[in-house]
Amino acid sequence: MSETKELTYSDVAEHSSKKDLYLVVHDKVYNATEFVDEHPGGEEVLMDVGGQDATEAFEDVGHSDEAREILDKLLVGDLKRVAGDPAPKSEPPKPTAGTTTQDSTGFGIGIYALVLLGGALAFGAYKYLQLQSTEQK
Ligand code: HEM
Repeated sequence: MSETKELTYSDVAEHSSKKDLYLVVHDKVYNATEFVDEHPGGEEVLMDVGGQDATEAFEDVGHSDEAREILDKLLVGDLKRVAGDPAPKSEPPKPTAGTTTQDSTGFGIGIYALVLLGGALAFGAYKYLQLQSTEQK
């Protein structure tokens, strides 16, 4: 008689080498050790998720029913989540920084240039008027 084994995430994490490879798919634990060399998608991708939650990676590929049957045969037990474990199949956190970068110095330099230009114009106008008035004499 086989009873359902319960493994925590840290139990699974201990099996992350090619010779001893567990992975989690939909909160169930699978022993992929025997299957690594046979995987049509290559051993590398399985090693990448060894000892971790592979749900997203597995589903992203759109594996066939045959792949799911193989998965069933590799079942070890259920994943028992405890506090502090990574969230199940979590979305990567969205970056919030970097979108509101504003160049505040650009505005400052603009004002500076405007004042200088205004000063230069005023000086030019002053000189022009001075010239006009000396010519009239
Ligand atoms: C123990 C878990 C897994 C099993 C039993 C499994 C099984 C299979 C099987 C039978 C195929 C052939 C196509 C199909 O029937 O869908 C396949 C293809 C593939 N698998 Fe997996 N797979 C597993 C995990 C993964 C993971 C975690 C990834 C990560 C990305 C992955 C990536 C791929 C890719 C990319 C292919 C396509 C290969 C190709 O068409 O050239 N597999 N897998």
